[in-house]
Amino acid sequence: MSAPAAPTITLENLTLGYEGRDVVEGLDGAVRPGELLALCGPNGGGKSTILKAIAGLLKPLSGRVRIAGGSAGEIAYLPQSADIDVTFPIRVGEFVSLGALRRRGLFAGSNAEERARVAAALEAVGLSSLERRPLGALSGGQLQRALFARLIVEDRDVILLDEPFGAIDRATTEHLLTLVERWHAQGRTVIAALHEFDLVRRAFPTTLLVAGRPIFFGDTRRALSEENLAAAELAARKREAVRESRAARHAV
Ligand SMILES: Nc1ncnc2c1ncn2[C@@H]1O[C@H](COP(=O)(O)OP(=O)(O)OP(=O)(O)O)[C@@H](O)[C@H]1O
Repeated sequence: MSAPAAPTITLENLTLGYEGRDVVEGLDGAVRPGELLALCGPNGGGKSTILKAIAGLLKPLSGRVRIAGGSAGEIAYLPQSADIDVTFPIRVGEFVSLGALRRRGLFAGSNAEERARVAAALEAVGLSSLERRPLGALSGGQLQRALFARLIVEDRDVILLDEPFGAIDRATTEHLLTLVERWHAQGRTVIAALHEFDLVRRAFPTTLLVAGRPIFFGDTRRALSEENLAAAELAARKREAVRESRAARHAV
């Protein structure tokens, strides 16, 4: 693997949304190179939206995401597994090797070094024996392992994970968490949207708690205090009430 040189990611007075309507506003702050950051908050609070904006997949309504220094722009993004099309006819090993394609481009070709990289990635996630199985025939936990193997092959300095441990068992979660910790130890920046507060408290030093607006950005223990979690719930309920009353006004 290359020596990581992660960039600094700065959120500057950022408002994000869809079709002109904001879903998360007033985001400010910097994610330092090598940070291990959790995005937490109620459903609909804006976690996935923030990841999409950092990945460059969603244009801000206002403000900006600045990615500067290091290998700026070299970002790996793992969407929620519900957004991944597993009907595409491809074997597990081929799917994992797509990580190289994303990194090196379509015509780079596959050489012995790349094949060894894929084999090592499959080994690291415990999927070596399933290399030739069709992707669509994997269980949810196995698919998540395959996605992590693809990230290993992709070898980026910034890795964005959207609910990487949703609907997978404890053993798989612990296994994949060791990979996240390894990426962190290698100096990569990892930002993950997560609902498992115990896991976040244990493994993620910093947290952005978000509920349509930032509630707290900093030390995880302080971010996930009872007071901040209650503030996040309240902010989410208020936003929901505003949305419902807007919808009711439109209906009349
Ligand atoms: N493509 C879209 N078009 C319109 N609205 C969207 C779109 N994607 C998300 N939203 C809305 O934006 C808001 C924030 O969604 P987002 O998925 O970022 O929240 P989240 O914090 O990741 O939620 P969850 O914990 O449920 O995954 C929600 O109200 C959602 O309905």
